[in-house]
Amino acid sequence: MTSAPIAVALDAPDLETAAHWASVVTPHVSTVKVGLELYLRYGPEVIASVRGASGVQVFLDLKLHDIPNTVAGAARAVARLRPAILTVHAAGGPAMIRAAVEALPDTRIAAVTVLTSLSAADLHGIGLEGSPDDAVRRLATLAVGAGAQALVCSPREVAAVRAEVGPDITLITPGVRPAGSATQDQARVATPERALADGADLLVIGRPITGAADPGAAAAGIAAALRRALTSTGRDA
Ligand SMILES: O=c1ccn([C@@H]2O[C@H](COP(=O)(O)O)[C@@H](O)[C@H]2O)c(=O)[nH]1
Repeated sequence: MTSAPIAVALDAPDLETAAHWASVVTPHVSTVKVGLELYLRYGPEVIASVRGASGVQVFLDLKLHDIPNTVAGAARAVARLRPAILTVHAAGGPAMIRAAVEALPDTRIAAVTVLTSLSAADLHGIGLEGSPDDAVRRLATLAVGAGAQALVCSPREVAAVRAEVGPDITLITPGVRPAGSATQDQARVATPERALADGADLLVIGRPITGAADPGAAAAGIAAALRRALTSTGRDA
């Protein structure tokens, strides 16, 4: 049985908890995601702890955003950790994205378009006119033109982004909530089944799994629902 295209966000307060979550979800999911909370607290050692013996794919979600030279240096600094995916902010511009891509040829550079926590009103508040959909598509096109092999967007925009960038770019969607789950600080959300049907390749799911009484069972349940959805649409399960 292949593991489900889910990256579990290991946003844990300590290394033991993160390693425990990783060990119980890795039988069911393809990827674990290390973000700022864990990486800034523990540094590079966190990667080996969550990768464990399973060799699960590690997604390093550092959302780099700086001048091109600094981002290239930061990307080179994590090369020895062999992340499968590293994030940068698309708003850093094409030269910055290209610098990351060239610095880390063996890692998929994923450009974050518009954070899934931002609503249309939030975008207006920071001076970005137009809908989130427009901003996401604009940044997606820019990032792919600069060499990004993957994009991060919400499941609400994933169909439009897929239509814009074609089949070869990996589309990653946080803001995924099983039906009936709390949205918490996420503004643009959809269910796992919807995200997949609309063209997402990898679903980022954190608290609906890690906040469950049994994170392993929660991951297994969402993975099984996704497999059913994939089978019913004739995609690989
Ligand atoms: O636009 C973005 C980019 C990254 N994230 C990250 O994904 C997870 C989501 O966790 P949940 O608990 O499922 O909300 C988290 O690590 C974020 O840093 C995002 O949410 N939105």
